[in-house]
Amino acid sequence: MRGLSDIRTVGVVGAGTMGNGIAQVAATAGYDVVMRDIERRFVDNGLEAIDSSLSRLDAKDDLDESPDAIEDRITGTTDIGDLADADLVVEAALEDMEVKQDVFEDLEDVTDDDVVLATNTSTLSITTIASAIDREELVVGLHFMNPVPIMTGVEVVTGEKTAPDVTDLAHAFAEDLGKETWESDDKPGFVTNRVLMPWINEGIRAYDEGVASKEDMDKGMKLGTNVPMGPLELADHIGLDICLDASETLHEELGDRYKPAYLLKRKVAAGDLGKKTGKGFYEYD
Ligand SMILES: NC(=O)c1ccc[n+]([C@@H]2O[C@H](COP(=O)([O-])OP(=O)(O)OC[C@H]3O[C@@H](n4cnc5c(N)ncnc54)[C@H](O)[C@@H]3O)[C@@H](O)[C@H]2O)c1
Repeated sequence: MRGLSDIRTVGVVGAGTMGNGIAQVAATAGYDVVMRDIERRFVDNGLEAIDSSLSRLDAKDDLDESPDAIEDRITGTTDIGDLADADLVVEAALEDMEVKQDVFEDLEDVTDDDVVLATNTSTLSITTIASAIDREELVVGLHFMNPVPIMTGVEVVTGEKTAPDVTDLAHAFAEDLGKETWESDDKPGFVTNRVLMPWINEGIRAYDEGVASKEDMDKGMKLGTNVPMGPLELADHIGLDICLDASETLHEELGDRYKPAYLLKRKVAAGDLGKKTGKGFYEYD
């Protein structure tokens, strides 16, 4: 297996909210990054998001290098074959088992046999993702939090077959990106989403049932429980489709107490996915 000191190039699959954030923090830490998405426009959106995030950090004097120097280490591509030189890959494509298993099959083909393949899945089983390939012991969950450049925590998730030194590498790599880690067994939702998703869904249901306006739902939870965002604004921030996918997985695995809120399903059906589409529970520029 390739250890931390062997890692020069990090592959990132998916250039969306999480993928571009992971690419940014890896490049900021000095790694060369190849970020792959399925269409050029998604790659370009990801590169633009990195550019504006780095400019904001630079304006606050939070970078050791210029944004240009960091961005020079990032290559965007639509060709999975460009991940051939990756020493570690983090997958951050859609929260869909079939998509992830297809991606892992491709990654097994294009990368060297000793390369660790990590997934940023929020709720899907690491063990089931890994079962699609032969390199099961080199698959691990590396669950970054959103927004990746700002949030300091990363959840390391161990699958049934994950080798102990792969788990150790996942912790060490995240720490090298300036993050703090904790570990979860491969159980639905891990530590964070198992507790967060029912909280978000209950906030949506309470709003839908007229308990309070959306502003007061969020204000009540922020001021009343000392969290930085209320459930509706946090759901917009995460992406309502991502919340629904996560809730459906938890519902399927853990039963009715995890049932997704009706209004969450309706908003996703309407294409109002939160911040990333400009509209969710709130509107964004
Ligand atoms: N949004 C969050 O707050 C959050 C937090 C932690 C983990 N996650 C997880 O991270 C993953 C990505 O979530 P996101 O919010 O970035 O989603 P997103 O919708 O913003 O981005 C997903 C990207 O993956 C791309 N994609 C789809 N199939 C692909 C493939 N075969 N190869 C390469 N790219 C592909 C899509 O085109 C899209 O650009 C999901 O598994 C999600 O559960 C999300």
